[in-house]
Amino acid sequence: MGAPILVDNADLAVKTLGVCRIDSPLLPLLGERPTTQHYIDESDKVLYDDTALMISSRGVALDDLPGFEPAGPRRKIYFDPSKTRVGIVTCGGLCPGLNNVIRGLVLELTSHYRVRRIFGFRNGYQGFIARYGHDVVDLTPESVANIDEDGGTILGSSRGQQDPAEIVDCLSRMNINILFVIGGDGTLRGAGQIAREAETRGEKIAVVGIPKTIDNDIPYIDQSFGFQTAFGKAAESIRVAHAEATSAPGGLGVVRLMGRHSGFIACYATLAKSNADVVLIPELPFKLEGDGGLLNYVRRRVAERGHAVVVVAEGAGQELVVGQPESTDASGNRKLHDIGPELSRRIKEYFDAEGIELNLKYIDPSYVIRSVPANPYDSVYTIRLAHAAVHAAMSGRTEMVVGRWRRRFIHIPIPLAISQRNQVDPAGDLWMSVLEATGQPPRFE
Ligand SMILES: Nc1ncnc2c1ncn2[C@@H]1O[C@H](COP(=O)(O)OP(=O)(O)OP(=O)(O)O)[C@@H](O)[C@H]1O
Ligand SMILES: O=P(O)(O)OC[C@H]1O[C@](O)(CO)[C@@H](O)[C@@H]1O
Repeated sequence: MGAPILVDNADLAVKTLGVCRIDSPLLPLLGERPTTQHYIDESDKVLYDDTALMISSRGVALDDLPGFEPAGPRRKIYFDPSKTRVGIVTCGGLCPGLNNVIRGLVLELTSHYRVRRIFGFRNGYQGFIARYGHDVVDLTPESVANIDEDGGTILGSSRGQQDPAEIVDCLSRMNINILFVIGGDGTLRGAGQIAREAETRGEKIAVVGIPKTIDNDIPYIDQSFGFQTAFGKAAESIRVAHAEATSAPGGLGVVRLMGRHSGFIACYATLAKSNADVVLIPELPFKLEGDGGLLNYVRRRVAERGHAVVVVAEGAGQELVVGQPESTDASGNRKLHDIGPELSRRIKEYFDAEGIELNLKYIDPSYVIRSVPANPYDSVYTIRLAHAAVHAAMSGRTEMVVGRWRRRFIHIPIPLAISQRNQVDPAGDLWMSVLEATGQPPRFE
């Protein structure tokens, strides 16, 4: 274990600094109230910042990151490590790398800062609410040593609203000083409420998020952790679909991939294994019928090449699925209609009506792409996010998440992280690459 690199006395820091909400000039532009406390002084600089050098040498101005401070260890910390009690929780759907983040947080807190008490709250925000009866688990370097080898989360997860006041009651009761929250946009909304509830009560609890989503839809983050692993796994389904399609007369593979509002997984998986003929994403409505419609295009493609592969993201073509009841999940997220089987049915009907032979194989890798262990890239990325999150929390920052944006690890205020959704830009270079790889027209209309 390396020696701690803290250079200032933590007790002194406790007296001079307050828990600091991360500020950004972008917040007022978004109509958010300006953040309040600015106790971080001149000496509060990152101890090292190698990425800054890297970016400079690539000619990108450092002040290209308006309002976001760089992540990293601070000269002064807010919490006294010997007395600090930390909580960790994972919420929402699974994502490759959740265990890596938990492990990274525990190892950094214990080996670098010498924090001794770390608690894992079980099954998402339910873990704070006594009536669910979930145990709180002690997390130690030993207990997390090899958890990165498995997918899922050793802490469990859940959906469904919980009362932030009850969560803060629990944190106070357990004298928790720092809460790390690993989850998607819903989780981060919850984390913001917890941070504000604590602040209202005058409790100095730092709430720091590590954004999680295989959909890659969190703004101000180049790429979310687990995304690369997930699309890599999804690409295997496209390869399988292609093998099936090329091995039968009139072969057609239809692959349905996750992606509620953003088609990044579908685009990247397609580019990783560029043998799909069509990609359909939530960002671009498409027409089935008519000369310019999808059905006619698929028919032509099968006629020309003898086979075709269609990749459809789960949020695409929702308007085409009729007759299924509207519903929401426990967290209030709208449950999507299942476009995959519906699209397959419509294609079959069309080929039947045209009297053309079709061998359609429908493949839905579903949870397979998000429950696998992180690949080496995501393993590196998650540990670096964990380091950044620990440094931020120990320095007293709250209501923020860590992320990597324009190749730098930065602090992002939660209101910004949930202010919008990253989506594929139909006029952008990613979609252009997809069009080049598939050869499909820009729109089916
Ligand atoms: N609008 C909200 N305000 C406060 N808390 C919320 C909100 N939405 C969700 N949460 C809390 O966050 C938890 C997870 O939310 P949700 O199920 O929406 O997953 P998520 O974090 O968005 O991840 P995923 O990307 O997998 O959907 C829920 O248990 C709920 O307590
Ligand atoms: O079945 P669950 O657990 O509700 O999660 C499904 C959703 O989770 C995600 O994987 C991540 O948000 C979505 O793409 C998908 O719609």
